[in-house]
Amino acid sequence: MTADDSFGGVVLAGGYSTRFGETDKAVAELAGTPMIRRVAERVATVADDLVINCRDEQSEAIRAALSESDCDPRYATDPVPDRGPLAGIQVGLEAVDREHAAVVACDMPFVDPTLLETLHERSRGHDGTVVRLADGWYQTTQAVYRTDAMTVACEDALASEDGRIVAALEQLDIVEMCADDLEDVSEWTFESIDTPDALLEAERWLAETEP
Ligand SMILES: Nc1nc2c(ncn2[C@@H]2O[C@H](COP(=O)(O)OP(=O)(O)OP(=O)(O)O)[C@@H](O)[C@H]2O)c(=O)[nH]1
Repeated sequence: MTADDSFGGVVLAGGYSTRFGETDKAVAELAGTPMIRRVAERVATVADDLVINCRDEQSEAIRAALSESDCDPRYATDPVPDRGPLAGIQVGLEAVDREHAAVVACDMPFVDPTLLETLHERSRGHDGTVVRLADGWYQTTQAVYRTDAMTVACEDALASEDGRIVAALEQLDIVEMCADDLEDVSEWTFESIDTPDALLEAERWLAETEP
């Protein structure tokens, strides 16, 4: 593997989990394992430089949730909280020491590392690769971006008070992949666990699929 084959990873965890209730979903347990640990460990199987983006007040609980994990991430905390996922992507990517990085939300515990490798592969010579789902939605929080270009695009979008992630993407040379073209990728990869009901459904699914 050459240096160019490696890419970084950012786990986004700075949100307030309002739909989840009182608990921070990042550290909520899914079948006994904190969600952020599931995500971080999956990302770390393919990414070389792992960064957790969160708020200062979350970092103690997140460090505890990852304490028994093999992955040893760095932390990039939001200087200003509650500026949305776009700001989290900017802060996380700024800390990554690789040309490209996978960005994954902490509430996507089934993220498929094979997909991240494919997205990185497609991103060579481009500013990133994003999957477009059948309903037209861009899966921007499970995507690969060129770190410097996306950081600048995030800053520009935030400066113009357009906090949409797609506002940043519009400035960039992004490869679009169609969800139908994804081969050998887990159908649960994009499942995001935003509510307690979604957590229960995911636990049921795990119980059915894991021996
Ligand atoms: N750094 C940072 N990350 C955020 C922010 N808002 C959302 N995120 C992250 O972006 C991803 C998608 O967030 P959402 O699920 O849409 O929002 P959330 O705030 O986590 O949850 P809800 O309050 O229930 O909408 C998650 O990984 C969040 O941690 C923010 O203001 N700052």
